[in-house]
Amino acid sequence: MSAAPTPAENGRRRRGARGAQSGPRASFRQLLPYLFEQRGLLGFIIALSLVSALVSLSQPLLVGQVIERVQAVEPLGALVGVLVAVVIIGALLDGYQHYLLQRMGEGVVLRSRRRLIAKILHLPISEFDRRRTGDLVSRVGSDTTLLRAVLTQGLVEAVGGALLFVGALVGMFIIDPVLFFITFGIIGVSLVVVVLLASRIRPAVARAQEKVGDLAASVDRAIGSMRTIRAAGAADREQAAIERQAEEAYGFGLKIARISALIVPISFIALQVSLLSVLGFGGYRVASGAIEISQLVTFVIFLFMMITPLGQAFGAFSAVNQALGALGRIQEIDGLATETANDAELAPGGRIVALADTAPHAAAGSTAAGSTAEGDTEPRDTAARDTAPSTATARAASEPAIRFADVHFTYRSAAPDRVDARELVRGRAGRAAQAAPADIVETPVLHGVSFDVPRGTRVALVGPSGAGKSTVLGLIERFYDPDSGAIELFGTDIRSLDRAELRAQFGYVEQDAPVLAGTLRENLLLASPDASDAACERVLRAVNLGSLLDRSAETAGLDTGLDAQVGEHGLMLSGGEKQRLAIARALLTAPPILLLDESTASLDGVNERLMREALDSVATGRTLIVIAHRLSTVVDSDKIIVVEDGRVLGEGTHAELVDRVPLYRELAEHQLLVPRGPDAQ
Ligand SMILES: Nc1ncnc2c1ncn2[C@@H]1O[C@H](COP(=O)(O)OP(=O)(O)OP(=O)(O)O)[C@@H](O)[C@H]1O
Repeated sequence: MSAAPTPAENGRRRRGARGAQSGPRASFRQLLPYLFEQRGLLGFIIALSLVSALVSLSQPLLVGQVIERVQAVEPLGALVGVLVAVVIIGALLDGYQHYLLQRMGEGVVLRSRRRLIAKILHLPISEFDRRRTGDLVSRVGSDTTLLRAVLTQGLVEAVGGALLFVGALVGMFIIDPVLFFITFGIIGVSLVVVVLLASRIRPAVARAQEKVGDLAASVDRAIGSMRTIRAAGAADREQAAIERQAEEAYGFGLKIARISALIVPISFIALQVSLLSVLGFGGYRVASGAIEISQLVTFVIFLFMMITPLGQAFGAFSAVNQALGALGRIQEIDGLATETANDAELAPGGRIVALADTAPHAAAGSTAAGSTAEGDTEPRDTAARDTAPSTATARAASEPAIRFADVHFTYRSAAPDRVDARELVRGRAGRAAQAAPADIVETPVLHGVSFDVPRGTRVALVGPSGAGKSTVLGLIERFYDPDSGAIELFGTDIRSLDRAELRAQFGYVEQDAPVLAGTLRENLLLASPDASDAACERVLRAVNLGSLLDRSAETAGLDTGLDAQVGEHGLMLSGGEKQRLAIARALLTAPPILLLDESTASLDGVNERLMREALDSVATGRTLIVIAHRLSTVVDSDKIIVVEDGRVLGEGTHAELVDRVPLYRELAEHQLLVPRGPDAQ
């Protein structure tokens, strides 16, 4: 074991200030892959909009010809029919293009949501320590929808619009260069103003979306702790804090609205002024004989035609700016590394080892698994069991199920999000998040932990709250990797194993035993979707939950048996029942090793007995590591490991530890398992 850290080392350390938070920004280039993902459809829409632009450009020319023939008192012939047909075809093309654009936009939203969800569900656990659920939810829900706008009112229309714009410009220039320069001068000035304004939208959108993320996180937090909040009489304070965040989002929304609102009148004024100028100067030019009346009419129609794509371009510019703000937030998550299946660089010799090659690891656990509660459910690693023993496996057979060798571990998490949550109730959420540097907080937790868990035994970890017991289980599951030292499974360093294969060896029951909203069956099938009803019922009875299956419709609600609902977060179950349901879920996979982080709560006398019986029934022939808060549930363990402040103080049986380890004796005395010593109060 290493030298003891100083008290300062033992506490949380801040490191690596990244400066004040600023919202993530994406560049235009990063938007292109989203467009090109549906390049076939994109190409078709662009081609369609080009055809539509050509059809539109032909309209003023046809109108000019109609006027000339009327002036010359010539028969119109089929010209009017052609003009009507062109107008109808143009309108139909526009409608179809609109539908395709919406479809493409929805496709982009779907793809980016899929990608985000896939990413979020595979992020390393440490990412969830520093991110808030609601914020992640809002990135999947609302940021992705902003991407759609960029396509529907944005980029693609702009391509067809550009042709229309250029075509109209050329037409106007050819008809009358003088009139053209007057018109274009006026429009050019307003164009510059609009571009300057629109560039201010992007940061405002990023901030607005951030605020919506904060808001979603706070609502999620409040709803998730509704009972505590009500019991604490804090509902009004939470409401006020959340309303403040809603108001901040509203503030940024208003800012965007103000900028967008300025763009509309500027465009309108540009149109009016240029139209009036064209009519004024154009009338003069017709009167002076410089141009014909039909040319002026054609010029005016081209002007209107040019204004439409110009309006689209303004819309596209602000839509693109909005989308880039949202895209920044999406890409922030997209850019995070996911948990890898394995880390060759971490494995000794850079080689990922198949567990089946190294150890008859399941021998102790899974052989017995068939004879225990799960009966007809087969362990996942049948192949491993069937492996013929080799020298390596013979050696591995003598290795313990789990070995910790001088393991040191530090949690590293980003500070501001946690600060944010605490500040929320004090009403300083926004300011705190802006002011606090995004430090990394380091919390050293394990300081040279070493112990063995022999296969087929029942081992308990005990110690005061915060000693690092749950962290030990988190490291075994490879939610985190140690700073130094090694953790071995059947003699193999777990870093050299495939993560999925490693985790398949364990049934893991968290301290807060999450129960998902839904039925008993849905909860059980989470890790073993193919398990039969008979297997589900067997594991439930093995953990003393037979009573849930036998409840009548009066107590269970409409559905009974495995179809009985458990309520949101298992609200319809007692704390002890939730914990045992989670154990049943873990058992269903027939894991050779069961990791059980016993709940600190819900262990009244009856539950404690039920839990002890459940443990006895599942322990047979399996390796069991139990974090125990009540010593009475683990006194008859093969081995008890006492942990304090991230160090192992001692290990042995209950009787040995009562004699040898003062902290253990103290815990046992407190829990009335041994008579209090003379100096005890
Ligand atoms: N994700 C995390 N990020 C940062 N620090 C953490 C994290 N999880 C736990 N800690 C800290 O690590 C220390 C050990 O926590 P751990 O949950 O392992 O203790 P424990 O012995 O299981 O406690 P308890 O008996 O109360 O469950 C505590 O100080 C805790 O605050």
